[in-house]
Amino acid sequence: MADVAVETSGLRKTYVSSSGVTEAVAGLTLQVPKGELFGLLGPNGAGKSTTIGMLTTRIVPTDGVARVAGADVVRDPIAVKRRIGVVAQYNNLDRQLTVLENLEFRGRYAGLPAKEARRRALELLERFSLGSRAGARVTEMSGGQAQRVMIARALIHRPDVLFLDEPTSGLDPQTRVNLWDILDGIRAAGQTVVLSTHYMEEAERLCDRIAIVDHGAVLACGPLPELKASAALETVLTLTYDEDPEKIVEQARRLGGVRGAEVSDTRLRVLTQAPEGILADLVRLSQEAGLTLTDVRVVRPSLETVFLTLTGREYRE
Ligand SMILES: Nc1ncnc2c1ncn2[C@@H]1O[C@H](COP(=O)(O)OP(=O)(O)OP(=O)(O)O)[C@@H](O)[C@H]1O
Repeated sequence: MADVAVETSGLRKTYVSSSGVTEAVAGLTLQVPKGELFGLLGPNGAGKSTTIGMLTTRIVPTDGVARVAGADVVRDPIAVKRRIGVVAQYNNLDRQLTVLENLEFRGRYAGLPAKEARRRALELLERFSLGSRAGARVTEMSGGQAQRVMIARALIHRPDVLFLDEPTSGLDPQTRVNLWDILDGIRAAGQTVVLSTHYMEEAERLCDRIAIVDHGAVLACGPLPELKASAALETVLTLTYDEDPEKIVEQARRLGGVRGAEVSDTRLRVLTQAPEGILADLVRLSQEAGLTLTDVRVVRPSLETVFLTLTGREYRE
């Protein structure tokens, strides 16, 4: 399948330790066509890093198959490594080297002739607005700059697939937005990209398709508009009280236009397609029951409501 950049079938990783058995990835099946920016979205511990680890040959799967750029990650890891670029979750630049040297060395390691490695390194630094920092030590870089250097380094040998594990984790909001622009540019140039993220907003902003993962399994996969359409397009109203609102949950469920209502602790969560009218009804019900509202949250149909509908749990970044 020449047009498929990444495909997995029943991919699994089980860790066994003294504290028990963890199914970090529990039978993952997905396909990423060439040229796509594909996102693995899930909360901490969902199995994203383990998945990226297996696709980049750092972690050996317990079971299942994965092919990246046409090569099998278990049978032919060397071919896979040659065809991919990887941006790790943490800064793993060589601190002994300058920015330019970090790129050049990686280029040479990937088999580029010295002149070509330098030309390509300078071109990438220019492209990522780091031209003036070529001679700087990596220890002098800010978090955002270091991330850009790591991306440039991962692209030096023109990989078929670029992997990024939580690329904007820990960056301030402005730096995150700058990095999104860079990733947009990389995608526009036709590069296949697979990234993991626990930021809904990031997946929503960047990805052609998203796999929502939790407990090592894909809950849903597709373009965001499709995911939104497949989960009912409900708005989620969350009303918080100073006590348990159990006494009004049945009445809330019976309101016309309410698709579901449930209580957790002091919160009442209501799914509806007619949020404005229902909110007024809920406020009235609360007053009649003598309940004091302390907070009201309205989440319109989004990736967040898709997650809520699929898992029944609120998404915690
Ligand atoms: N080497 C290991 N040994 C035992 N358990 C592990 C190991 N690596 C990961 N796990 C467990 O596997 C599960 C998935 O972890 P993973 O790091 O893949 O999740 P993640 O979605 O990338 O989360 P994070 O954003 O926190 O990195 C977690 O429960 C984690 O504790």
